Amino acid sequence: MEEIALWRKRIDEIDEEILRLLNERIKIAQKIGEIKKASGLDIHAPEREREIFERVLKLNEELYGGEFPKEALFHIYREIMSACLSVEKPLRVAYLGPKATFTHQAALEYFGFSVHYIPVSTIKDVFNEVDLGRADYGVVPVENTIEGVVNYTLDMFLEYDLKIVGEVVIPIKLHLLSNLSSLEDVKRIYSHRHAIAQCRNWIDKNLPKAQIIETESTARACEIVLELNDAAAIASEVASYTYHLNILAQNIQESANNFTRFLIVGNRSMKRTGKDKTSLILAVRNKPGDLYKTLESFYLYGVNLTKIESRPSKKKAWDYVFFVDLDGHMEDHNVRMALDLLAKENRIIKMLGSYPKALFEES
Ligand SMILES: C=C(O[C@@H]1C=C(C(=O)O)C=C[C@H]1O)C(=O)O
Repeated sequence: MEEIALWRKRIDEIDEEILRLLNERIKIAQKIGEIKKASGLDIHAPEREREIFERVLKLNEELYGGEFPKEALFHIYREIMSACLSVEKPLRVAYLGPKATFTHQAALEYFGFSVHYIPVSTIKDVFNEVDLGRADYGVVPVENTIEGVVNYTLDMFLEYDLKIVGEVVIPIKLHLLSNLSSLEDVKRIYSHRHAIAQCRNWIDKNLPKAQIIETESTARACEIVLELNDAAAIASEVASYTYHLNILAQNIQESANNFTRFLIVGNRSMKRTGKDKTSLILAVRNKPGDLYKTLESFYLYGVNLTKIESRPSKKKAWDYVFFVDLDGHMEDHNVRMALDLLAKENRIIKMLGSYPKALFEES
């Protein structure tokens, strides 16, 4: 027992040291913030944050063999930087709500907790909040590995002149959440029908007698379950701490390949980081070989396309535009050359931006 007391004393000392360093760090961030303000620079610097994440995760591996878990380290640094940024400038971030959805989770992963969040009820409202300057950034889903593309999000880029400033890829993990502490007491399960469908096998195996009730969202299921003492909800991890519910069973979804990609939209351009992506909208005329000619520009300069998606232009019947994602930043030489050629031929409708690739691209 005495040995524990000694080690705990050592942990107390370490915590004092961590606290001292955190306070020193936030003061320096404040100074940097003042310099940025005075020189008219953007206060929020996601490219710098990316550099820090990569450096810290690498050092943790190289110096300490990854003793401290990578995911935990990511979250700790996410919060440290979120807090440091908040003393420089409080950010306002609109996202497709309600609270505790996967879009909320994506927003937290990108901005941390020290941000003013504005949950809104439609994707259009997210774009609107940013467009009107009521939010600095917006977070929207753009594609899921099982359900496909969120067309509505793509269409919003035709309507609004916002830029893509970042992306987040989140594994869709579903959990059984409840006030209860034991599975046997669960008589009813509430959730959105997609979530129920994805967990059907687990339910049949583990709670075959439970009554299943559909709700309009996984967040709503949590609200209902909060008031009950015989029920559980299927929802995200963020929902568990938003609603203070116990996780009775983890990762009960079927597919291990269920990921959703979210976009961070804003009004600014991002610097080159060396691991970037560029998105744009192209016009392809309705005549033989035109798509081929467009793609040839990328081929000529060795630009790798990661996605190409067609959408009705909404200007004329059967007239389409193409949403293209490519590897690289628009300031990279080969990307610049390909884009210049496309611009010369009048094929670019809109540049949506170059931005750092998702930190954990798990698709
Ligand atoms: C301190 C800065 O401001 C913000 C906070 C950061 C941090 O806590 O390290 C990093 C980037 C910025 O979003 C900076 O620009 O360096």
